[in-house]
Amino acid sequence: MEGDICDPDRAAYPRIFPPREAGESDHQPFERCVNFPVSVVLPAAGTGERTGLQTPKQFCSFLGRPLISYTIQAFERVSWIQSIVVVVLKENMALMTDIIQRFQHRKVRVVPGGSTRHRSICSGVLALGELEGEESHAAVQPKVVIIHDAVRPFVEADFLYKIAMAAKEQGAAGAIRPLVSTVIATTSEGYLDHSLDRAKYRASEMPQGFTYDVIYQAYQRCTESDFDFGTECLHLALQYCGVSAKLIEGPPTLWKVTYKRDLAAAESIIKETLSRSACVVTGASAQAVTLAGTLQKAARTWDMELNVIPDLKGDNGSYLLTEWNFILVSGSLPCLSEVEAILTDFKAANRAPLHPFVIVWVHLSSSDELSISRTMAEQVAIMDLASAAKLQNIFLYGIQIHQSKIPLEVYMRALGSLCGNLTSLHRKKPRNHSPSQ
Ligand SMILES: Nc1ccn([C@@H]2O[C@H](COP(=O)(O)OP(=O)(O)OP(=O)(O)O)[C@@H](O)[C@H]2O)c(=O)n1
Ligand SMILES: O=C(CO)[C@H](O)[C@H](O)COP(=O)(O)O
Repeated sequence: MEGDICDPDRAAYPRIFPPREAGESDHQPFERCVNFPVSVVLPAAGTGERTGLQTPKQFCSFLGRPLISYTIQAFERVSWIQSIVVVVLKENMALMTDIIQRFQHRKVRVVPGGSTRHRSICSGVLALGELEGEESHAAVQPKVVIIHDAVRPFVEADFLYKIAMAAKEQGAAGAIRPLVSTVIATTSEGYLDHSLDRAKYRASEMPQGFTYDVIYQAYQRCTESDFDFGTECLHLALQYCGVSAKLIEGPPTLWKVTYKRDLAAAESIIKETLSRSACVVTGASAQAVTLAGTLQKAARTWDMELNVIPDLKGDNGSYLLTEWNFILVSGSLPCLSEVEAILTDFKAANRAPLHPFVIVWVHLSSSDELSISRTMAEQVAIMDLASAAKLQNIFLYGIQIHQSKIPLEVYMRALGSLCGNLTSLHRKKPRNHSPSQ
């Protein structure tokens, strides 16, 4: 078995994981790793005719960020993926390069695509073969290539792991979903010819994985007609390399943005996801730890997941890659420096500003006079900090709680409504959109 848990034992992804095993802590993020080189090809050279929009769907923006960037990020977060090739139309090379710079994507390069999806994927696969000579310091020729449509932004690390492992073992692997409608064949006059037994058929989705040799050979051997009219890479592997792909049922979120309404559905999913979790940073204060623990229990009833950590150092820094909402709880001593430190950690994480981050600073203050005058000075300072943070797409809010006057349950209620309100910044009113599949 060449898959493994990443080192350090459980490092990176709090919400992208296989189900927790018995005895595993609620707050222990972990990621399964493969120990062979894996690269990704993202075909993004289509024109998106079916959306009816001028802009190809992969370049349509949600919350100021193009769809392709969300998809890249889903792969970039996976530590065991060594490189990503994005294939775009020649005329969009500059646009794509700009997106990569603007959203600070790493491990990515852009190559020109072709007139059909197969031609574009083939360009990406060939480009991976060239990596070795050109950028040997950065990547070696992959053992496994994962192919994923750029317009399927919701792929998770655990599913990629399954595809990569199955591709390595079998030569090819692909995602499938149950059919939602029966498939029928029509006569040329538009009458029913026959229908297929739905129980026997599946929809082929993405991602798909191949050993490099299989996908390379499949494209070397296939015909011009395959390049022009084919829609299925797994079929090429079977027909030209004799490799029968392992099929793995994937989650419904693998659906492909195809029509205009899918863009709206994708946007809703992104906003909904952002709203549902937050990371509570407690610092060293015992009061803060107690408050965070109580808050965490209460959050379950608000359908929100709260991870509680002491700081964002070391392994905890990985939360900066996965969370959008941070609640910084501090004790009764003035601690503006903690807020400054968290802002510095954000900068150091160099994370692409996908959406505004929300940081809520909760300060437990005592009600003596000295504390009150300090508090006023802090209010001015925090407003200055918040103005500066806003320029980096970070919304910083402060809340002070005079703890001697108010019982803990009241803090909880105040914090609960604050979290609810602030995280809704990511979320517009739910719309009635459903994906096209
Ligand atoms: N010549 C092409 C055609 C498609 N694709 C990519 O293949 C993926 C899936 O294809 P599809 O949904 O059909 O996208 P479009 O071809 O853009 O859409 P349409 O068929 O509506 O024009 C998309 O990421 C698309 O950009 C590609 O890289 N090169
Ligand atoms: O489902 C797929 C793999 O089998 C592909 O994503 C699909 O073929 C590409 O989209 P389209 O056929 O709409 O161009």
